[in-house]
Amino acid sequence: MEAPNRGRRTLRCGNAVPPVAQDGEPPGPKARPADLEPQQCRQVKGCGWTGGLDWPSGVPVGWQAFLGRQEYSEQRLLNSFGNVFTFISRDGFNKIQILVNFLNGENGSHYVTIQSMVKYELDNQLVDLDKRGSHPESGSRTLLHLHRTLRWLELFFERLRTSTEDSKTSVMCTDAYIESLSQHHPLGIQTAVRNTFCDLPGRPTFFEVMNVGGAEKVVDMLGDAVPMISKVYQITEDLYAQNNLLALP
Ligand SMILES: CCCCCCCCCCCCC/C=C/[C@@H](O)[C@H](COP(=O)(O)O)NC(=O)CCCCCCCCCCCCCCC
Repeated sequence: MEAPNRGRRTLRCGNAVPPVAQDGEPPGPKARPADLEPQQCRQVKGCGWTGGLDWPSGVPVGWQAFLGRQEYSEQRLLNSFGNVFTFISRDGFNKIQILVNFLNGENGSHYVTIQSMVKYELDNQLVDLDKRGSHPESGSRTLLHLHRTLRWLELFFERLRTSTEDSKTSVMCTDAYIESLSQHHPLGIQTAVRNTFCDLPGRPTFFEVMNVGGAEKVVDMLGDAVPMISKVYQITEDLYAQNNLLALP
């Protein structure tokens, strides 16, 4: 679908030279997917990321892998790009935490798959369907926001995978955002997010922070990741479409 604001690209950064990249090393501790505990790696591998359906045991952990686990003060991939990313990672963490809390709560057994979660919440009128009401943080709504972000990630990773040495991460990131998530954000958030992308380090530093290896290895990893992300995205998209949940308030 074409983004409604495609013509408005005034904040697009052609040249992302962030303060963090000046000495070739972003400040702060690095958060690396490679640093996951073995158990977390197994969870990520054995969960929705490979097309399975038991997302809560894996998807939140998968997101934590990108965000750098739960602790704000600990390593965080996003914050290794600079503190301006805190507002993004905090929202992501909050949403993951909502889902984890459901999973660990007294009705946790209903939250073991996305299908059972959606069914349980709909059957028990636990979702605000038309306007915000008494269930502003339902699991279904919370996952929808992460799901939309996953589409951004898929588009961004695909751009990164096919990028060249002189490609700008900020431009790739912004283009992916315009094509996906921005359509669901009010203008104020769009402006803040797009400004934040201007602070992303250049491609070499970005690859380094990913800690996968050289550029070839990064491209290989992205080649594996993108189809998995697409698959997970499609499973959720279909489920939400079947249940008319794609436009939850
Ligand atoms: C390359 C790293 C750049 C990170 C870019 C993240 C892109 C997503 C931008 C999200 C903007 C978040 C701003 C807040 C939005 C909220 O208004 C909005 C609605 O929330 P509410 O109605 O419940 O209050 N929330 C959302 O749309 C959900 C946002 C979820 C953010 C999760 C961020 C995860 C980022 C993962 C990065 C992985 C990078 C991997 C690189 C190797």
